[in-house]
Amino acid sequence: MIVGLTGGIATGKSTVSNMFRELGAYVVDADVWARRVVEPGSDGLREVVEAFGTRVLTSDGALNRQELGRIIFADSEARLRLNAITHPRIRQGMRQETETYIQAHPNEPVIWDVPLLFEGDTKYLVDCTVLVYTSPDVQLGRLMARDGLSEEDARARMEAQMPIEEKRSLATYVIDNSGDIDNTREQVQAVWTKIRSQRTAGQSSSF
Ligand SMILES: CC(C)(COP(=O)(O)OP(=O)(O)OC[C@H]1O[C@@H](n2cnc3c(N)ncnc32)[C@H](O)[C@@H]1O)[C@@H](O)C(=O)NCCC(=O)NCCS
Ligand SMILES: Nc1ncnc2c1ncn2[C@@H]1O[C@H](COP(=O)(O)OP(=O)(O)OP(=O)(O)O)[C@@H](O)[C@H]1O
Repeated sequence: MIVGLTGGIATGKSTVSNMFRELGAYVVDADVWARRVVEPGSDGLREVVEAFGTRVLTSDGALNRQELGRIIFADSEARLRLNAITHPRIRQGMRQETETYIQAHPNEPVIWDVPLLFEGDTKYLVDCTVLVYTSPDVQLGRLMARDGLSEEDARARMEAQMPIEEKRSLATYVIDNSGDIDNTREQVQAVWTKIRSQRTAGQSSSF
């Protein structure tokens, strides 16, 4: 069984995915694969440089993430170009990692932590979805505080994604992370219990 875990930028997906890990869940992290597929020497990085030029490289030949972020969060066409290069590679990496895990643990659920789950095709590969929700105001405040962004830049990043309220209407389970961490941990525990009971009820995986 594959569980898609998603949220909006800075709603607390990493915080919640660490809580699932603490409960023993195996988490396949799209952000980790997003970094792997553009490592120095990779085809992914070569294609990114072909598309955006050497301005997106640091002096030692790695991806300049800050510069690429500046470009793609201000320009939806550039964002689509980057997604077309990275997303198929990220998905491929996640599938490989999942296959390896499932071979050794055929009866365990796997959590796919994917920021853009509802925006892209990955939603078709999961059996149910968990959304980490905060109100847009809390989201904006946490994003500005965590990344040191101006309100304008933070809003541009939020607007590069499906609105959180729309994601909320699509999710199987919602974890409201607007309150304190202990409150969120209790919700994570409750969702994990439900997921595991579904698994024992024999739901099959579409992976
Ligand atoms: C643009 C990049 C270089 C900026 O790197 P940076 O280290 O500043 O941010 P990081 O990767 O930690 O992403 C932070 C958050 O931004 C949001 N985000 C990232 N990429 C995108 C995108 N293409 N569209 C919308 N939101 C995005 C996600 O919520 C993500 O969790 C990087 O995000 C990237 O390579 N993005 C393309 C791959 C991708 O889509 N990753 C996210 C989903 S798999
Ligand atoms: N319940 C909470 N109360 C207060 N602050 C929180 C809470 N949950 C998360 N945060 C803080 O909010 C910020 C965003 O959380 P986190 O990094 O987990 O979000 P994310 O959804 O993984 O972000 P991204 O989409 O950018 O990867 C962090 O600074 C985190 O410490």
